[in-house]
Amino acid sequence: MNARTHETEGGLGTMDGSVTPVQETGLAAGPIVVEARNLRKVFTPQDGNPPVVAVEDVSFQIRRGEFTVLLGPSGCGKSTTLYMIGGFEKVSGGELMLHGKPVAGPGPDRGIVFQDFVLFPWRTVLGNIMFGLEMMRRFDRAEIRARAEHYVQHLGLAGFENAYPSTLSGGMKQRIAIARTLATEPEFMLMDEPFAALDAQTRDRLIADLSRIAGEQNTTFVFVTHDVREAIRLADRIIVFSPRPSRVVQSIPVTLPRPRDSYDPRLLEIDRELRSLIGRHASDDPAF
Ligand SMILES: Nc1ncnc2c1ncn2[C@@H]1O[C@H](COP(=O)(O)OP(=O)(O)OP(=O)(O)O)[C@@H](O)[C@H]1O
Repeated sequence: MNARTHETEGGLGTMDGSVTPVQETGLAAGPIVVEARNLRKVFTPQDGNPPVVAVEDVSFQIRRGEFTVLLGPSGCGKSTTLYMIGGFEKVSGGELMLHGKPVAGPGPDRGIVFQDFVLFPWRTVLGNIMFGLEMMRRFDRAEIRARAEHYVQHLGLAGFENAYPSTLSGGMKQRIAIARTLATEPEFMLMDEPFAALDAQTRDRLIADLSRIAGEQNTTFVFVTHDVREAIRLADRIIVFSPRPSRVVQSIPVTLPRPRDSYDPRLLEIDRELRSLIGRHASDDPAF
């Protein structure tokens, strides 16, 4: 057991659950910008089927500029939690605060990227990235183009500006979707399993690029995944959800320097500890 620390709901502790006075180090100590307290979400189907408790009792904090990963097995309510932060789903119980105020609905401060890249097939790569900026109605044509071109470079899309999405791979399409959202420079980037549908190599490259980008931006990232290795490569903090009924098992800082190599022994050690922690909150999901 190493001396790395994490926060539990009740305070700091080691991964075996014992309490330690050791303080966290190496994390961006920004103010708390999102706070969930006993958050709950119940879906009530219109067809008379019984209600679904998607989120049971979830509490966590997210700090400005941190890359936070919501990690948990399939169906534990990670996406629902992300959508509540985005203001796309209403909260059924508890509290969800953004800058100390209850989330009231969606806003331009929160950009979202889904697993299925929703691109406009009739627009080029540059046209797709310009779209979000056009919707903002804040910039003139020249500025929109300049900003979009910057994010073309930033996401490794140079040379493909005039290509149409249908001619590109899944990885390239997801790069466009990320560039389009980042170009509007939201305070929060909400990402719902954006790499889940990609092959291993493409995913690996996108994780590396996103990790680099996150290090360069002042954006607060909230990223949903059920992939332990992906979580460790990206996160400043991992919020581990239990299987349903969902709770936060632990909130764990990851202080490894970036870029992070999947085969770094320190990363493998965290991977081993995380899987052991998750194992204690048994799940039947083989991917988890
Ligand atoms: N609109 C909805 N109506 C009814 N039930 C829903 C709705 N959205 C989600 N659920 C249910 O809520 C639970 C949590 O779903 P959610 O998608 O948030 O989980 P998740 O942890 O993101 O899992 P996954 O990785 O499989 O998407 C699941 O049982 C799901 O079927």
